Amino acid sequence: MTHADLETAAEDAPRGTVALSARGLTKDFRGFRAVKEVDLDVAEGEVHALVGPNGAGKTTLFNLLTGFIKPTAGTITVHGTDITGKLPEQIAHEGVARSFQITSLFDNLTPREHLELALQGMAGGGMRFWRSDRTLLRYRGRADELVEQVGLTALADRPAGELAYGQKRALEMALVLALDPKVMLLDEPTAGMGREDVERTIELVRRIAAGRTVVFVDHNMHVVGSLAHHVTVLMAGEVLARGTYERVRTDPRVISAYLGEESHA
Ligand SMILES: Nc1ncnc2c1ncn2[C@@H]1O[C@H](COP(=O)(O)OP(=O)(O)OP(=O)(O)O)[C@@H](O)[C@H]1O
Repeated sequence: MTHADLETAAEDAPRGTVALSARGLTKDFRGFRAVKEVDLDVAEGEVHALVGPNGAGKTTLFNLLTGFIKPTAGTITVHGTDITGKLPEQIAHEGVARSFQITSLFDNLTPREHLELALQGMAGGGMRFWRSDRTLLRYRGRADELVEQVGLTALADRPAGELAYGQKRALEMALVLALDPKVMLLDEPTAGMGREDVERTIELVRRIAAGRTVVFVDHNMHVVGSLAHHVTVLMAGEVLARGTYERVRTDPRVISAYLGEESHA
């Protein structure tokens, strides 16, 4: 390695305390290796994108990091605590929360009600729908703050079923924020969105990323370039490249992986 290589490698490396780390992370599905010895380091306060062609292993990696599936091999740590093999709720207790690609809202409940119930659930009350309005009022202030944070104040009392797609995704983001996570994992936050909603979501993620560590998966390279400090590119379950967006965007291996995908499309 030349001196120049070393300098650019240092530029690409995450700085500061490591918030989320994986070593040799591997997942086999009945003999098929979907994730192969992945090493990942996400620094505290960093916005980190996971990208890669379809089937690269991004969702599987997300599921491993949040305990939804157990690794075949390897370790995961959050702020130095080993969380390998722990259950999703135990990992959430370590300050890691995730959003899902598929919306999971209740059509009849309003954004405010969703948040009040989520906040009550966190406070140990469980998601009890028969709780009195008075009990839920305790959470109203915080619920309203979260509704405002994601730009839904004007729709706070509208049934979620009546919200537009982008607004539903914003509400889901608020539900993740309600957990006040140190590390936030967002699975395709702009999937299926039109241009305006994509721009709104970029702004939203920027705002909520302040003081947090964010890892997100997205196919939209404009979103990745706008938000990510560092990018990890996966290909067939392995890390193909990592570094700043500018670095990986011009990496010949990354270009050919994406061109390969296009020629199969
Ligand atoms: N439960 C499972 N059983 C068997 N194979 C699986 C399972 N989950 C994922 N796979 C396989 O693992 C590979 C990686 O899938 P994964 O969904 O993680 O990719 P991805 O990068 O998220 O793709 P996409 O961008 O299309 O969402 C794929 O070949 C997929 O078919």
